Amino acid sequence: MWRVARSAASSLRLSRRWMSTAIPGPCIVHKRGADILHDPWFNKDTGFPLTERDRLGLRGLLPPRVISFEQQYERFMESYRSLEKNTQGQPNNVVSLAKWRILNRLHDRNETLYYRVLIDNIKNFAPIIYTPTVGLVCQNYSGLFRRPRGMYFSAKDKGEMMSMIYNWPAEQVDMIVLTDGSRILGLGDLGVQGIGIPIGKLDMYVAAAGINPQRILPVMLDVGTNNQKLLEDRLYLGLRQPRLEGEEYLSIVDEFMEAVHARWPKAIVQFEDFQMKWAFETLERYRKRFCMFNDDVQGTAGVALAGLLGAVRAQGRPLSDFANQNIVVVGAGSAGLGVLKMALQAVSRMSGSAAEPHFFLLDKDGLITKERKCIDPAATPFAKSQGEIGELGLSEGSSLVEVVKKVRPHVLLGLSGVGGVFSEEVLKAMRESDSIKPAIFAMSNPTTNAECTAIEAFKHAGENIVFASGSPFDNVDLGNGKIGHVNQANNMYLFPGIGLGSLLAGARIITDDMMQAAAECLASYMTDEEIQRGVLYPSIDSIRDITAEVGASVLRAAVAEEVAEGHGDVGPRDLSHMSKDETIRYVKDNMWFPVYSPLVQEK
Ligand SMILES: NC(=O)c1ccc[n+]([C@@H]2O[C@H](COP(=O)([O-])OP(=O)(O)OC[C@H]3O[C@@H](n4cnc5c(N)ncnc54)[C@H](O)[C@@H]3O)[C@@H](O)[C@H]2O)c1
Ligand SMILES: O=C(O)C[C@H](O)C(=O)O
Ligand SMILES: [Mg+2]
Repeated sequence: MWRVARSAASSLRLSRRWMSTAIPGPCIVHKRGADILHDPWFNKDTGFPLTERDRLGLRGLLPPRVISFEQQYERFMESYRSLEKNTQGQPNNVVSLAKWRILNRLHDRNETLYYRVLIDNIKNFAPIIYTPTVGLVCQNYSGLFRRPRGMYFSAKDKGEMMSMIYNWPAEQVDMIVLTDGSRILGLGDLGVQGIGIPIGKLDMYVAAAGINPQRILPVMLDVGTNNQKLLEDRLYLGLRQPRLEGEEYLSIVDEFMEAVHARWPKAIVQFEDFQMKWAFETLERYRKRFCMFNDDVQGTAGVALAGLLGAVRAQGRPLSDFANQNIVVVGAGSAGLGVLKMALQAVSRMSGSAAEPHFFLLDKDGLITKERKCIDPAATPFAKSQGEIGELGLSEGSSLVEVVKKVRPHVLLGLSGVGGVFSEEVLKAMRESDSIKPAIFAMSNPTTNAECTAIEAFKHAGENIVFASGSPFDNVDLGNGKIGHVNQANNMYLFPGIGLGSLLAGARIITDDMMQAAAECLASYMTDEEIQRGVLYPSIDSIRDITAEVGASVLRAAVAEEVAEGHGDVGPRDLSHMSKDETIRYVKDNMWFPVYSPLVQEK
């Protein structure tokens, strides 16, 4: 199960591998004339062939010359490059927002071209449409707002959601990303402005998993905000009231889930950036009734687990040695606890023995022990007893630096949301780690909230570390021609495959085994040679490859667990007869790729 081998699929430039040579099939459109030009799903701008202009009532509404898709693509990239040139030397935030604006304008106008430039340039554009710039966009959302995207359900819509869901123009929706804006990255409660996160996540679904953009739906559940600054901001676009709590809150989420299920019973709902109490509560409440998962709890756990196993291999040790690792986890929230829970499940699957890694869990009040008053039930299994830590000279609330000095961990993993928590002293203490290749994971987002920067990690903890961060950092020049490799430990490596695999399986629900299969797939994707170079995760350039493999693993796990009901014409029996390679092929063949399809009007 926990094999270490790269499958046949290797990373090539994306568009060439996924570009179908077949003539694209027709696309049905229920409108004509200017309405088509104003609809980004169908608009081709100057790319409409003359015959199509005649058929769709577009003649005269466009300049006469037809510009090819490739020319349009080049023209956009040229304007993007000029923007880069013209903004050189300006503050990072200004440049990033300018880049986001130019991409967003294209998104608003012509989705086919937008997704093509996104797929082909994913490494450059992911940091703009996704983490970290998406955080900045959320912070400034009310000021940046020009056009709505997705749907907004507010506390004022109680009782109306079942009919509101029919306001969405698409007949079919496959993938929904839902937030209530209560914990946006490490930026806290951003209320309605958090809608940027579902939009960015779904852009990754299209780019990485090839989910058809006409079948995605970003959703904001606006139940108020406790962010005083936003409540006082006259431009704030959300409900100006404190957040609903308790049963009132849950009744809104219940109503939304019922409405979605009534209209699109097979749609998958990804919960994203909910504050911890609601992240756990909603996951338990819905996971057996709907096809849903929580990305921060479950997707993050899989990515972190793959990284932890990579760190074992980087030391030249067998995976079974995972049980002997000392791992310090900083942050006992939805993400940190999700990681610990999945890591334990993985150990028992791998070895079947009772041995498990030694986890040391800290939150804002320091080391969590059984002495802690008011301990969160989810953290209880990881709280240390005095007997376990007394010998080390640690106790309830010990500081991070004390813990690192005494434990000499193999791995230091941050999911605290607090920038700079891995201080110089903490990082220097990692030099005394028991590992020959200590691993430092600064997974909090966005960049300013990372526990440390890549440069700080290599400078203070030494050149022999393996390093990963949630937001992208450049590789670090260590001098002497050596490079410190920076991995991006971000749940983007898993959630697109979890969604796609569940969709193509026609999964009734998403099980723990499906999540484990996703993590195992990512963990075994890298070769030993890569791991030895400190490369724990694939390059984002190959995100469609890894997503296809993750998707296939998830699908196969769904079949094995008998929760797969099939998708389209492919029933559960067909799925169960597919070999592993056939499943990967099937997943790849079902990935949408942006090309202009002939539009056929139906009244
Ligand atoms: N890289 C990824 O893929 C990924 C995935 C999910 C979450 N995250 C990031 O992880 C962070 C946390 O997310 P969450 O959902 O767990 O948040 P959360 O609010 O549920 O939990 C935060 C935890 O950090 C603790 N904490 C706060 N200050 C601390 C300090 N100074 N020292 C130690 N612990 C401290 C809190 O007590 C709490 O336990 C966010 O920044 C988020 O962006 C990253
Ligand atoms: O959004 C991300 O980049 C990862 C993660 O879901 C987070 O909340 O930080
Ligand atoms: Mg998130």
